Amino acid sequence: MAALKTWDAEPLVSLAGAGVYRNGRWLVRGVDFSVRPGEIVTLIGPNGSGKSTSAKLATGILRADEGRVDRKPNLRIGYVPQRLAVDWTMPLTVRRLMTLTAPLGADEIDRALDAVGIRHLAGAEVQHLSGGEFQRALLARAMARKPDILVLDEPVQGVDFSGEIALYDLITSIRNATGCGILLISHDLHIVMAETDTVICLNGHVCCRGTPAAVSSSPEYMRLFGDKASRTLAVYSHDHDHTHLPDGRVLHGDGSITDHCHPEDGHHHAAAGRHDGENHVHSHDHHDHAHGHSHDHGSGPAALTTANTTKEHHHAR
Ligand SMILES: Nc1ncnc2c1ncn2[C@@H]1O[C@H](COP(=O)(O)OP(=O)(O)OP(=O)(O)O)[C@@H](O)[C@H]1O
Repeated sequence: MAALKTWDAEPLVSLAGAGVYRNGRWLVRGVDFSVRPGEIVTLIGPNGSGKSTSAKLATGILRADEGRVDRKPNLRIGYVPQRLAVDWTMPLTVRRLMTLTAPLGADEIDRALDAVGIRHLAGAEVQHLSGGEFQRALLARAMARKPDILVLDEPVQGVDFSGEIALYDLITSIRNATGCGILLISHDLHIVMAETDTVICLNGHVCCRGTPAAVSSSPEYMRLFGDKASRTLAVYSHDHDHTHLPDGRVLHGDGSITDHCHPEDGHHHAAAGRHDGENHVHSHDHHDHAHGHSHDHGSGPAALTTANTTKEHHHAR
């Protein structure tokens, strides 16, 4: 895959020493990070550590009480929040959900739903969608704005493990096809996409940062999560170059969509990580053309290469 990171490009957004003060306390303080075009940055940290607050600083939903937040002029942001203020007792179709935040033409809606593989669900009621379909609808809505940066606050919530992998594949494909920057928040520390360029571990301040492999083996990360550390951060990696969309079509790594797999397509998924001390490998065929996908949880962070992490000196909360 061609390198998409444009390290020399100007950041789309950058936070420098940013802090938010509410009700007599600092929710976050001294937060530094930036997202460049094509870069995937993942925020992790315990509950209440300031991940959503930091993402809201980046998008401009919250203003910094100290420090700086700089955004590229006319930056277009696609935001998928952690929670939606939707009245779930009212019928709401996917098509209507798409237009709740911005006016979109019928063609734009179809194209956006098509790109995430749920065009066939345009008339379906949102209440009836599976967790993965719902997240795809939210992604489509955010992508319809043709954003420079996509901010995803826990994009895999309500999604099972194989759905999670499919969503991560889709996010990677979106990045590859559009070159947008991605700021991803992972609330459960369950899995960090291997495609993540930089993991920022928060605990009211930036605890440590680096590649997924580096953070998972850093002393600061271990200290923050204690003996759970080696069981919580699983780095998902794979050499799978295409994704099966819910409607049966195939989304390729270059962003193109076809009705069937190409003969030369790879067909292997692997997730490396440790979950609750278990070591197991399981495979499943869930396609009618007998694709074996295996998810390997066998190698924990200790098996990952150690790279440089940066320890952060910080303000106490
Ligand atoms: N508007 C607000 N006013 C006061 N406190 C707030 C506000 N928003 C968030 N907080 C508090 O700030 C802290 C950080 O919240 P935030 O939602 O950023 O955490 P998080 O890391 O995303 O947590 P989680 O993983 O539980 O979603 C929490 O203690 C939260 O209660």
